[in-house]
Amino acid sequence: MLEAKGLTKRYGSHTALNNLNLSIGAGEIFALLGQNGAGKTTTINLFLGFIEPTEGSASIEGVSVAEHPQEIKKYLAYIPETVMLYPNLTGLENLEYFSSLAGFDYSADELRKFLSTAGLQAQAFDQRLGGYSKGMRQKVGIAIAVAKKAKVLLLDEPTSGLDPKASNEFSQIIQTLAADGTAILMATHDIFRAKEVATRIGIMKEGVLQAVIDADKVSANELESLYLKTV
Ligand SMILES: Nc1ncnc2c1ncn2[C@@H]1O[C@H](COP(=O)(O)OP(=O)(O)OP(=O)(O)O)[C@@H](O)[C@H]1O
Repeated sequence: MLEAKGLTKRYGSHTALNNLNLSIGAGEIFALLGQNGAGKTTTINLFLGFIEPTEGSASIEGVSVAEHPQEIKKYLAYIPETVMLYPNLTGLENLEYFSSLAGFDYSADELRKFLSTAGLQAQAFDQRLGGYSKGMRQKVGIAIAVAKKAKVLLLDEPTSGLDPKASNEFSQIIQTLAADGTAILMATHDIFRAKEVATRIGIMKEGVLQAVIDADKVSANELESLYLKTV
């Protein structure tokens, strides 16, 4: 579970995020929409502990991110727009390395199973990551999240630059993770995917969460007009 209470970030006189109150429970996928500069990445960075709040708090599984930055890493997996992994290691070796950093010692068979669960084709497991497409790198990122048994998954623009098939596969995989009890926060510009994959959708403008919508209560067209009216 992720929770923001009065979460605010200012840079000098500029307020990047203003009094965010939000709770995302196990099994929920919350998609955050908003124009460039709306405050989506700031929100994610506050949950990651990359930046400190000016006011308010971010917590993960009830643990304050600012007070216990190391402890929250146990619960958390993060997939940025460009997944940062080691290009000279294979997909399997990357997964082995990152899961061992998180304190897990899996057999090769178990590691292969995580990669399959994340949708990576078996023939890629032993190829160097440097030759992977963005979609394939993301699948390794997802396998790492699964191997870490992350309770919370943070995604920043996960479908940008993915082809429609990869984007569709990605949606299915994160829905499976949510069904297994992961709480997911995803910043995106992709209204269609947000409608398809999320349980709730937030629209942010100038650092303020302006609207929160249950995804099953709107069509993609209604969501788009609401978005355009709001931003
Ligand atoms: N280190 C910083 N110093 C000053 N201002 C910053 C800093 N980081 C972000 N901002 C400002 O905070 C605001 C919110 O930025 P943020 O990156 O959260 O937006 P975003 O919604 O993620 O946009 P995008 O869709 O372009 O990724 C912007 O006006 C940005 O210029």
